[in-house]
Amino acid sequence: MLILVDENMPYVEPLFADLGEIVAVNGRSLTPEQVKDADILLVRSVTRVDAALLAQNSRLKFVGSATIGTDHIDLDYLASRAIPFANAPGCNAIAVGEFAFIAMLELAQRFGETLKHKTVGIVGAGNTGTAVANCLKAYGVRVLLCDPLLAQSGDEREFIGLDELLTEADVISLHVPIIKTGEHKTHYLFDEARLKCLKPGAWLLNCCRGEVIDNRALIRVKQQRQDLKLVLDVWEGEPRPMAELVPLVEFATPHIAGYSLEGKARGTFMLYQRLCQLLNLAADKSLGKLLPSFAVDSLALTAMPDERGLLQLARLVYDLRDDDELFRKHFADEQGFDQMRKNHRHRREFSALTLVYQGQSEVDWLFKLGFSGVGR
Ligand SMILES: NC(=O)C1=CN([C@@H]2O[C@H](COP(=O)(O)OP(=O)(O)OC[C@H]3O[C@@H](n4cnc5c(N)ncnc54)[C@H](O)[C@@H]3O)[C@@H](O)[C@H]2O)C=CC1
Ligand SMILES: O=C(O)C(=O)[C@H](O)COP(=O)(O)O
Repeated sequence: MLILVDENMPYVEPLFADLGEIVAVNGRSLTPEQVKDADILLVRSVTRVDAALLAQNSRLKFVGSATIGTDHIDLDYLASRAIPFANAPGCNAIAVGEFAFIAMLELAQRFGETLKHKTVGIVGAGNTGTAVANCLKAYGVRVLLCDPLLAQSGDEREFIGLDELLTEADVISLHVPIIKTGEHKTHYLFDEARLKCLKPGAWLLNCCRGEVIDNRALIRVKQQRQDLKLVLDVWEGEPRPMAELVPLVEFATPHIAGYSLEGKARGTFMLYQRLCQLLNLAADKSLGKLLPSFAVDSLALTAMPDERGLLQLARLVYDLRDDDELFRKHFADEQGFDQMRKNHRHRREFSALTLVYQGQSEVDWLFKLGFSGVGR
């Protein structure tokens, strides 16, 4: 069995080697010719899987995408050919949640403000939006949620409309899938009119899909409004972000909000589980055994961290400034965006860091945030 897999998918060998021959390929430039003889195709978000790509293949038994988003997959086409498909919902939600939370802590530090005193509006309260909300609530930040679809579906959390959120929120974090048409369209959800409605001094973070914000309008609005602070992990027109936009952004990264080692491993593992199920095989490998231990064995807390201390703890796990610096150096290089993603040094999630503490209750919030803990 030939298993064609994106070269940027970790842990493929230990999980899939028993199932067939693995061939790693560049997902961005994959051709129909390369796919022709594949039995299994495992992709990431950069591969458009559609009739054009699969035209020469008549033996494909499974397509898997180790991602949350499915906008790169022609699901109707796969269904029309009865090719089973799986993605990995939620695999990197914690990574995105922690990324957005850390970015907010960084902005607060950079501008001498306090995150804890802000109101954060989350647009899209699914897996990733909820993960950000969980971090913020653990830290005691007021959170507002906007998700008309979940509101209609009976989700018991409190939701507000987007216009109200724009009036109330000091910080807005975007977590919707890209939807191009219909009542809940998210393509250019943040167009020029909406961007102009952001509160004075607002922070806007985009960790979902670049085209949720009209990037040209963002350039125009930001040029008029120095007060706005931007964090962009995703860009209209990836892998070529608009060069004029980058200097206007406080923290700029190459679509790596979901790139924790745990998140990427979960993505590959979920596809392994689904394929085993399809092939009627026992999924006998374990995810826990794949992950290395964290560079810091454990850290003893001697005092309750304030916001600055919390940022220091977070930076021990992931220093966002490093990726921002790399991005500014390399985003305009030929292949720069993709090379940064390919060579990304996968960060760990908060849970990789064990905090040693005395006195349970005062530091409970750190464990709710995701850090691991042991008593002393
Ligand atoms: N930057 C990165 O590395 C990553 C980006 N993503 C992107 O983030 C997106 C969201 O991921 P998840 O939270 O896991 O998906 P999800 O499907 O769990 O949640 C998305 C939520 O958005 C809501 N929604 C849809 N249209 C909306 C609208 N017009 N207004 C408000 N809410 C709306 C849905 O009801 C849903 O609850 C993915 O589709 C993917 O495109 C996901 C993972 C990593
Ligand atoms: O899961 C998603 O959806 C994402 O956006 C991924 O984190 C993107 O990563 P790649 O699949 O492009 O490596």
